[in-house]
Amino acid sequence: MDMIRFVILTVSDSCSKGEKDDEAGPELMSLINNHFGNTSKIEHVEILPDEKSQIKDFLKKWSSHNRSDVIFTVGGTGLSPRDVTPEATKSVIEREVPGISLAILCKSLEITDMAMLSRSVTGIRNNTLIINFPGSTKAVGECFGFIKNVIPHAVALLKNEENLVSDFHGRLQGRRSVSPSKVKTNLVAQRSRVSPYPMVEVAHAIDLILKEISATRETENVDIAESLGRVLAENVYAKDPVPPFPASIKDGYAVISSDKEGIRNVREEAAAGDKPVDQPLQPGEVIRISTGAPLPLGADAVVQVEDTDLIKASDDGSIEMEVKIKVAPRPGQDIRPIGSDISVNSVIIEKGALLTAGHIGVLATVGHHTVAVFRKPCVAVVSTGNELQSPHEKLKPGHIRDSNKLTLLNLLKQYGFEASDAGIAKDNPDSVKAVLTFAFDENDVVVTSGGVSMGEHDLIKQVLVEDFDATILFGRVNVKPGKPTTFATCTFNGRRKFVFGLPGNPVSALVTGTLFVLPGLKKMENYENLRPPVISVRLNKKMILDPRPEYIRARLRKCSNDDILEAIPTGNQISSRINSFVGASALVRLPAKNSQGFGEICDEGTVLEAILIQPLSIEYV
Ligand SMILES: Nc1nc2c(c(=O)[nH]1)N[C@H]1C(S)=C(S)[C@@H](COP(=O)(O)OP(=O)(O)OC[C@H]3O[C@@H](n4cnc5c(N)ncnc54)[C@H](O)[C@@H]3O)O[C@H]1N2
Ligand code: MOO
Ligand SMILES: [Mg+2]
Repeated sequence: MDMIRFVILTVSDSCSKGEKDDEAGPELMSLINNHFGNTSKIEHVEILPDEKSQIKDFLKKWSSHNRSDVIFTVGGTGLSPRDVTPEATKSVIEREVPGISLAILCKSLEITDMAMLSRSVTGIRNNTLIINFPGSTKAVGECFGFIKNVIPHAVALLKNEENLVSDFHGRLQGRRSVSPSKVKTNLVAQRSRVSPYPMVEVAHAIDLILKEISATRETENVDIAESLGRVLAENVYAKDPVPPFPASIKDGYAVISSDKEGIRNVREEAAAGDKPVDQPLQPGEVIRISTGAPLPLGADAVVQVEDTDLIKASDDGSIEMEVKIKVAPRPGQDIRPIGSDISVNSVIIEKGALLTAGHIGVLATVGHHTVAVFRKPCVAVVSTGNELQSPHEKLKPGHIRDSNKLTLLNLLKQYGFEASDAGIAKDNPDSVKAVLTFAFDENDVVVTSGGVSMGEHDLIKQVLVEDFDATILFGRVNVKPGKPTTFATCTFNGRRKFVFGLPGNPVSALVTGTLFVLPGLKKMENYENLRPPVISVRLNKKMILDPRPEYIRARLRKCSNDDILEAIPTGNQISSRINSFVGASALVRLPAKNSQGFGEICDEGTVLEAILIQPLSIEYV
């Protein structure tokens, strides 16, 4: 039996601030060590406050990329308003395992009625089991005792790939197991020797995607703190004016402008955050004021400290008594009137905005704690191929590491989309069908890589058509890399699903993910700008043209004597060489060989279109 890797997260405001020692976490650690001995490893322990987003991020991190087998959370399961561990857990798990929480509850109730007040959840994310324990040291000991015997078996089932895609999921959640595929693979000699799919141009392929995918109408309310990168689903109005009171723009003195220049008594101080002074300012008086502080009643201008002299102070220097206003102030000088930044009830952000840090600042300023945004598409990423292994495993002969899954998951993440890892399908129709079935169960979009070209083991299209009655909208694109890129749609359990079948070559997967998947997901989420940012670049090296238009990876450089950025290809551009992306900021589009105005080569200095993939990385020379 493999080593079981545990992670322990103590959730407690007071322990995280160091006001209290964490006893339950270390207790659980020693229980694990005593019970599992050297068949276990504590990968990581951490203490976090009762903050949903922090707990969520932690659970996501430790259940990604095969980092751990079991995560125990300790604490935050009760009824107090700060107890959010179950909510954080529910928001990350892909499947619940209610039996474990139920067992904990039933057995705990035999000890104390108080067990009713723990809302513990258990579930699975990727291949990791996440179990909530209550926070008391005693409860942790009891709960561990109730479930310790099922852990090795649960972990073994989660780790076994074959079970993962067929049997185990079905049994664990009472779902059907997937019936065999209709695709027959034994007649290799009778396979089609030319692709039946017409070759479509890139622009046409994108049009087909955008026509087929409709923008969601489903919305949800999210806390503004979690709204970065979301598309606003309603116009947002200002509830309050900004500033909500006339505010000083400078550090200086609030004055009556008609007093003009001269010597004044300094009455008191008005600092930012102070209650507005209630006694109106009288002629001959000034009030010391700081930037952002409310203007005292009676004052109608602010004079910055630089335009004053100190005339008289208390002996110890702690009180200013008289100052000289050196320059006569204008009425309204250095004051932001009420609503001068944002007037009340005005539309401050329009529906359709893609929320940025600036937008979120605006929402916070006018007092919106939540906003309605469009639902994000649920996306699953699947790899295919018997040769693939997790990058975390030791490489077996004839195998390679599955790089596409992480590449594509992170491409989507980089553009703000949430995607889940739906596993690796073997090159047989039953496995492809099972993996797609589970991916369709919980997702709107499935992005696969591999298995779309002409080989007898390339089964994606056939399984989609024969087992899911899918329509292939295109199955070949006139682009290098990415020729066999496939886009299909089907109905699964009454809902429309979309499949991007990307080619298996690592560069092809990433280029076509950028060209085709991103616009589709943007459309679904109601983005206004669906296409990637395109700029003009000057090729700095002669390139041999391919019969297909080609997207090459290039670094970008700004030369002081040229307005156009220079594009430097990142070495060999073969579609297996994913390192051509290292340092690349753009995909430069080379025209097809012998296309209008071109022969077999593209000369150095030619100005071409490029898609920005890393807008912030440009060299300056
Ligand atoms: N007779 C023809 N053969 C090929 C054609 C063709 O038109 N006629 N097209 C070529 C082109 S272009 C491409 S691109 C590839 C695409 O192949 P598939 O999408 O079927 O992908 P696979 O055959 O499964 O794998 C190709 C290549 O990529 C490696 N791979 C696959 N998945 C991963 C992964 N997750 N991580 C890393 N590497 C992966 C795989 O091992 C193969 O080396 O087909 C050409 N053939
Ligand atoms: O079109 Mo393939 O994607 O050349 O490598
Ligand atoms: Mg293939």
